[in-house]
Amino acid sequence: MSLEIQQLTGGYGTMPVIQQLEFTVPAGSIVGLIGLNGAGKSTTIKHIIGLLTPMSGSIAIDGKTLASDPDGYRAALAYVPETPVLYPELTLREHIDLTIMAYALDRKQAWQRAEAMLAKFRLANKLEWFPANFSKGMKQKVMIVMAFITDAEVFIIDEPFTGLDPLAVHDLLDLVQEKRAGGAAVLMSTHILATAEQYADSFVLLQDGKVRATGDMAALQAQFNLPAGTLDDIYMAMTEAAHE
Ligand SMILES: Nc1ncnc2c1ncn2[C@@H]1O[C@H](COP(=O)(O)OP(=O)(O)OP(=O)(O)O)[C@@H](O)[C@H]1O
Repeated sequence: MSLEIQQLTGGYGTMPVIQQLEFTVPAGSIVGLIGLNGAGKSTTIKHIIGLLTPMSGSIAIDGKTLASDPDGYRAALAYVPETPVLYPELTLREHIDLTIMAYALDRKQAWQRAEAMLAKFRLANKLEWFPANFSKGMKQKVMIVMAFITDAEVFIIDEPFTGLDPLAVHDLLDLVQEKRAGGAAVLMSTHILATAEQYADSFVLLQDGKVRATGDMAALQAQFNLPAGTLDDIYMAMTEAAHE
């Protein structure tokens, strides 16, 4: 399944923060949503997950929108937020059970997946712990496990590279690549350009709430006339061009 954003304009009040965004996250690919602080990455994601309603334009997963098929849309989508959100009164085990219920997953299969990931993230012996006892990185890992045990076809991962240690980033990227190999569409927002360049198949470059460029490295290098340019070089060139 692919995620398709068409002519999306939206924001918080009446003033649009993102304008006329247009991009696709194809099945079986990782797309990096790239932008500096305030570019509109989180606002875009809030629209995709349904926390904000578009002022105009559409967001669809294989033709399903939140308005036309809310259950189908939500079941197809898994989200890892930048800031972990856990229930203080539920243990780690209960969080996983809650995800299994919410996504109507096969319990045995989901727990098998969860146990493998919990072992990877060194959380396997903390199933009875409450969120208050977890570090921020541990909370983020719990959110990752909850997202990755689902059968979602579209994964939205907001700024995955800042709160996690290098080993955990590596483990997360392994999980993302497994999902891509299984045909999932993955949108990862970040301002850590070197890591994005290494792992994403293509990029959406956001600036001031607008898509300034899209494509894989070769397309972006050609567009900005930087044949050996890194994503960092390209982003800088784009920023300078916008201020000329
Ligand atoms: N709750 C809000 N109410 C009003 N404006 C907001 C709100 N959250 C963000 N904005 C504004 O929307 C714009 C885009 O912010 P957004 O959080 O989407 O950027 P971002 O690319 O995710 O940045 P960062 O990398 O810092 O997380 C900014 O100008 C910001 O001030």
